[in-house]
Formats: sequence, C-alpha cells, structure tokens
Amino acid sequence: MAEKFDLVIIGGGNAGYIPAIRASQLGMKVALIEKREGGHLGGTCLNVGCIPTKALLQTAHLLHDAKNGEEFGVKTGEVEFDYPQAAKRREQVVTQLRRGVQGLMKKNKVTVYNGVGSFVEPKKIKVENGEGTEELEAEKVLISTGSAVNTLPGLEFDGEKVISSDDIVTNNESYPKSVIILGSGAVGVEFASMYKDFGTEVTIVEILDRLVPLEDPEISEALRKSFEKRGINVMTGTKADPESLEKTDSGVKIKIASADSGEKEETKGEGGSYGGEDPPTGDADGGDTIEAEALLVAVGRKTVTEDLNLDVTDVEINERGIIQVDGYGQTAADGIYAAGDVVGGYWLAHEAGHEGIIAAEHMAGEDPMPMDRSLVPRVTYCRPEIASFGLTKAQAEEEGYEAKEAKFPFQAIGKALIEGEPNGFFKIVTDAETDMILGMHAIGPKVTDLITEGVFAKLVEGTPEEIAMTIHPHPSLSEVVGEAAMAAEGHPIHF
Ligand SMILES: Cc1cc2nc3c(=O)[nH]c(=O)nc-3n(C[C@H](O)[C@H](O)[C@H](O)COP(=O)(O)OP(=O)(O)OC[C@H]3O[C@@H](n4cnc5c(N)ncnc54)[C@H](O)[C@@H]3O)c2cc1C
Ligand SMILES: NC(=O)c1ccc[n+]([C@@H]2O[C@H](COP(=O)([O-])OP(=O)(O)OC[C@H]3O[C@@H](n4cnc5c(N)ncnc54)[C@H](O)[C@@H]3O)[C@@H](O)[C@H]2O)c1
Repeated sequence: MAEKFDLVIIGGGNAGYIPAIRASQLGMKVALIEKREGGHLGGTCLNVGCIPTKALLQTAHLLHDAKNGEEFGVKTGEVEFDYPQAAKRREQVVTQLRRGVQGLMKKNKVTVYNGVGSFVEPKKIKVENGEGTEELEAEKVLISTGSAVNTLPGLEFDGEKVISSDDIVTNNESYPKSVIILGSGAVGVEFASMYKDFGTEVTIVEILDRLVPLEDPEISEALRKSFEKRGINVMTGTKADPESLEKTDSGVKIKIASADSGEKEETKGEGGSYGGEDPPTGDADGGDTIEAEALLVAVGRKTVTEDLNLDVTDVEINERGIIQVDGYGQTAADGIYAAGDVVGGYWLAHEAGHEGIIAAEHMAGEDPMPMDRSLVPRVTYCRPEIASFGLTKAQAEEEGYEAKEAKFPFQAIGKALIEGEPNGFFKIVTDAETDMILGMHAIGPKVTDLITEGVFAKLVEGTPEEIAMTIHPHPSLSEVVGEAAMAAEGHPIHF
C-alpha cells in the first residue's frame, strides 16, 4: 500500500527542504525525496554551489589579506598556500551544514526518501533507488528538482582540462596554475577572483561587451578596472570557438575572435541568468589562440526535469526546460506546485527557498504575498563584491518611469578606508514622480550584506528620505546606504 502524505516534495535543495519545514510547521504530513548520492540534502547550493564556493573564497580572501598585511603593520613572513587544507575546511563546512539540515528534517518530522522521484500519476509518486521502488500518494506535490552544470557542444567536461564549477568545488588535491574562464556571470567572476588570489593566471572570455552583463553598466566597468588592476586578463566582446579546442599535454588551447565576427549561432544553454534568453555565440574564424592548464565553462546552467515523467501530468514546461508557474508556484496541473531554479528567475538559493515557502503556505490555505522578483537581491562574491535588486535607470526608463539615480562612493566612507577597501559605490534608482525605490546597485566591500536594507525599504514601500532618516552606526559600511539615500534627496553629507 502506498503511504499517504499531504505533501510530497521532489528535490531536496533550498526550494525543497525549506518548504518541507514550513509545510510541517503548518500541520502537513510531508515527504521529501532526494536522489543525490548519500541522500545529502541541501541541493546545489550546499553541496556544490554557494557554500563550498564561498568557503574557498574565504580562503582566497584570507590569503590576500595575509599577503597584504604589511600595510596594516602585520608582517607574516612568507605566506604559504596549502590547497588540500583549504579543500578539507571547505568539506568540513559542507558536512556540518548537511548534518544541520538532516537534523532539521528530523525535528520537523519530515520523512526523507533517498532515490529518484517521478510521477506515476498526477498524485502518485514513485521513489526508485538501488534497493527497490516505493510509491507515495500525495494530496499536493512540489517539484523542486533544480538545475545542473551545462556546457557548449564540443566543450564536454572531462573534470581535468575542461571543467565545471562542480569539478572545482569537489577537487581536494590541486587547482590549475592557469585558467581560461568562458563566461563572466556569477560563476565566472567568483572563480576568477578566487583563482587570482590563489596565484593562478586568469583569462576571462565573455561574449557580450562587458563583465557581469546583467548588472548596471557602471558596475561592469568598476569590476573590469579592479580585475585588470589585479592582473586578471579580461576579454569582453570575445568568443571562443569550441570546435578549435585542442587538448595538449599541459592543458588546453582554444581559438578566440571578436564576438562581432563570424555567424551567430544558438547555444544549448537553457537559462542561467538569461532566464531562457539565448546568450549569443559563434565560430571564431581566424583570431588568436590562447592556452591554459584548464578551461572553466561558466556559460549558464540547465534545469533538471528529465527523470520526472511529467508527461502523465498537465505541468507545462517551456522549450528551455523551465516549468511554468503563477506567483504562488502553482503549475497548470491541479495541486502540483514548482519552485526554485526549475521555474527560472534569477536562479539563486534565497529566491528558491522563498518561492518554496510561498508554495507551502499557499497549498496549506494561507494567504502569502505572491513572488515579486523585484525584491530578490542578486549577490556576487568576487572581490569587490556586487549586489543589486530591481531596475537599473535604463531599465526603469524602458518601463516608462521618469527615473533618477544617485550614487555614493565608498571612498568617502571611513570604515571602507579602515578596512582597506575604498573602491566602489552604492547607487539608488528612484521614480522621480513618487520617490518610490525602483532598484539599488552596488559594488564594494560587504555589499552582499548591505543590500538587504534596501530590499527591506522597498518591501515596506519606504523611500530614500526614510532611509536617510535612519540612523546608521559610525563607523560602519552601512553608512554608504544612508549617504546614497541622502544623495537621492539631494543632500549627501560626506561627498
Ligand atoms: C558554483 C555556484 C555557486 C552558487 N552560489 C550561490 C550563492 O552564493 N548565492 C545564491 O543565492 N545562489 C548561488 N548559486 C545558485 C544556487 O545554488 C541555486 O539557485 C539553488 O541551489 C537552487 O535551489 P533549488 O532547490 O531550486 O535546486 P537545487 O539546489 O539544484 O536542488 C535540486 C535537488 O533536486 C534533486 N533532484 C533532481 N531531480 C530529482 C529527482 N527526480 N528525484 C529526486 N531528487 C531530484 C537534485 O539532486 C538536487 O539536490 C550558486 C550556484 C553555483 C553552481
Ligand atoms: N553568488 C551567486 O549568487 C551565484 C554564484 C554562482 C552562480 N549563481 C547562479 O548560477 C547560475 C549560473 O551562473 P553562470 O555564471 O554559469 O551563468 P550566467 O548565465 O549568470 O552567466 C553566463 C555568462 O556567460 C556568457 N556567455 C554565454 N555564452 C558564452 C560563450 N559562448 N562564450 C563566452 N561567454 C558566454 C554570458 O554572456 C554570461 O555573461 C546563475 O543564474 C547564477 O544566478 C549565483
């Protein structure tokens, strides 16, 4: 007999385990199915994404600080980098958090199944693993099967010379001494920053005309300046020709050319920050050849839906593999919801968890606020960090707003000087007519933390005037938010 649940969730990442907790809090009997080897919950983020990446970036940060301590009066002698130890610590952090999530499932009485989940019927789910098959009956189903690494035809991952983010965060032995990074989205620039601090020679090849092309153009420019100052070789408006890839004894060689030359052709990329739009690519006719020990392909990810047997349901999925949902995560099939990377958007962990909570509350009969992507903070942990939400001035104008923007530099913030990171800025975009906040865009120290104040202000329909009235502690980096708000009101104090 199939065991009955109020909710069966397929996929144990942020969009799965977080709503499992919320649904249980709301009195639902919940099953969570995860196929990852070892049954590890936490999905991409905990196992091969946010957490291991940031653990390695923390090592990179410390290494940079240790090498540059003299300016602060700290002499360390010759600084040595022990990569296997950094990898060990990365793994310890991941293991501890995995245990934490398992503990939370137990505490919230969520029944966890290790295996591949698929639909037998719209409300009947099969779990298959090496030991056999079980069937579960569900009142409601949440699909949260997430995304996986993706590449271009001709650049198949081999784990050594042509690598993905998964390969980097699971390598316990070594790292390349030179690397070509294809793509300058979050994955590309975070690993570029990390590798540079590790002492690797880094070349970024980005097909569009600027780094982090989805951010405010001034952020792209500030990042380019900073990266070039650090000795990272930045090649924007440049394409690499996958067909020209040559694996040599020491690594890879690939031909590059201006992105304007040659025929444009479609990539197989299914989303990433493009949310379904195709980034352009093409052959590099003529052009130079560049070489390195490894080629990191960071051109976006693809959704994971292939095991689900969605054909027996009315769930609609677009040609990019994105499941179509409304603001509460409801698919076209009655009682079947979806959340996280699999429904598109910005493909971020906190967005995934939030969408999952909305879905859980909605199916439990609560009245949650529907998903509003203009309130999703986008955060990139390269050095300098980048954070933003909502619209840029140009995007706001395209949407018909009479937009204005105000900017305040970290250079005039005492704490930024104290921390030795005086570059970057915090920008606020507002509607000139109503003073409504439309977006914020920042590059500089700890902006991934600072952005939350702006998101909260927008959530409660606050204005720059109210942020300016908020007393910010001194000296603190948060003063940049207060000053940017005063600048939006026309009266910054320290600049
Ligand atoms: C290198 C890297 C760094 C990142 N850093 C950040 C960051 O700093 N901040 C941030 O916000 N985001 C970051 N992200 C993005 C973030 O990891 C994802 O947005 C987030 O993991 C999405 O959560 P999800 O639950 O939708 O999907 P996933 O985390 O992909 O989880 C889906 C889970 O479903 C399982 N699954 C799939 N199919 C089945 C099936 N049929 N049966 C059972 N189980 C199944 C998978 O094994 C997986 O565990 C990063 C991503 C990468 C690759
Ligand atoms: N800190 C974070 O929040 C974080 C970190 C890592 C990943 N992520 C998420 O993971 C997802 C995947 O990230 P990503 O960086 O792989 O993808 P992305 O879609 O964000 O960026 C891909 C980049 O590759 C470029 N590109 C595409 N085809 C190319 C080609 N043929 N040659 C050269 N450049 C090419 C694109 O123009 C784009 O700039 C993102 O949606 C992101 O939100 C988030």
